[in-house]
Amino acid sequence: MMQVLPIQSSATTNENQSPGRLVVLTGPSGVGKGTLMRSLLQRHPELYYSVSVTTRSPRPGEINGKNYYFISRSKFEQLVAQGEFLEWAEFAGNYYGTPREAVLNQVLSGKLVILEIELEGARQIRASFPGALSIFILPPSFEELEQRIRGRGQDSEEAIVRRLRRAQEEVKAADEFDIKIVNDDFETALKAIEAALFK
Ligand SMILES: Nc1ncnc2c1ncn2[C@@H]1O[C@H](COP(=O)(O)OP(=O)(O)OP(=O)(O)O)[C@@H](O)[C@H]1O
Ligand SMILES: Nc1nc2c(ncn2[C@@H]2O[C@H](COP(=O)(O)O)[C@@H](O)[C@H]2O)c(=O)[nH]1
Repeated sequence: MMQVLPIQSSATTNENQSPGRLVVLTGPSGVGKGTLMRSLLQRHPELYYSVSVTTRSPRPGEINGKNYYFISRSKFEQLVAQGEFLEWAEFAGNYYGTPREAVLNQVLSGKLVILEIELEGARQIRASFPGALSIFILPPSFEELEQRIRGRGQDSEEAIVRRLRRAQEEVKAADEFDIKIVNDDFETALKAIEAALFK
């Protein structure tokens, strides 16, 4: 049975609605989190995917407000100072953060909310919301992880090296999470996430 999110907030809850749930999906860059999320959202449009804020430059085809909210470092730092993030972290030279208000409102209105974020942010969420379900996605091997990041063809060589180096550290943290799923066969991994969310 999944735990109910113990949110403390000044926002009001609809008493007739069941409380929402918060789910954290993490794992190293290139493991397939985003691809899994897209399939999950297609199959379960009732899920709420939190669009993050980042200082990273948009990749070709990425749309502001859909993939991320792309902002400057100074604006991001201002939002941090204003307490606008539920969690935030610096990853591979850029800031990433989860907008606080939108996520809390969705959870309080009864939605199942998924955050697809890196390790430090996932740890912050687990500390703030012990009732959140946390899922760690593992690659079948580091060789395969490197092939996926390179095959994606969207990061500079420098960014790839940073992400792979960071991945070595991140996978060591997998045991901290409620559920570990190896994304080898895509459909199998997707079904394992669905089983965790909807059991
Ligand atoms: N099970 C799989 N088998 C083979 N390729 C996969 C699998 N899952 C995802 N991929 C591919 O791996 C690449 C990286 O996937 P994706 O961008 O979703 O990773 P990510 O974890 O979201 O990365 P980041 O954290 O950097 O955003 C993509 O080209 C995707 O199509
Ligand atoms: N802590 C957070 N991490 C986030 C957030 N949004 C995305 N991410 C993670 O950052 C890395 C890199 O993403 P990329 O799009 O540049 O490849 C990846 O692990 C994402 O899951 C966030 O709001 N907070």
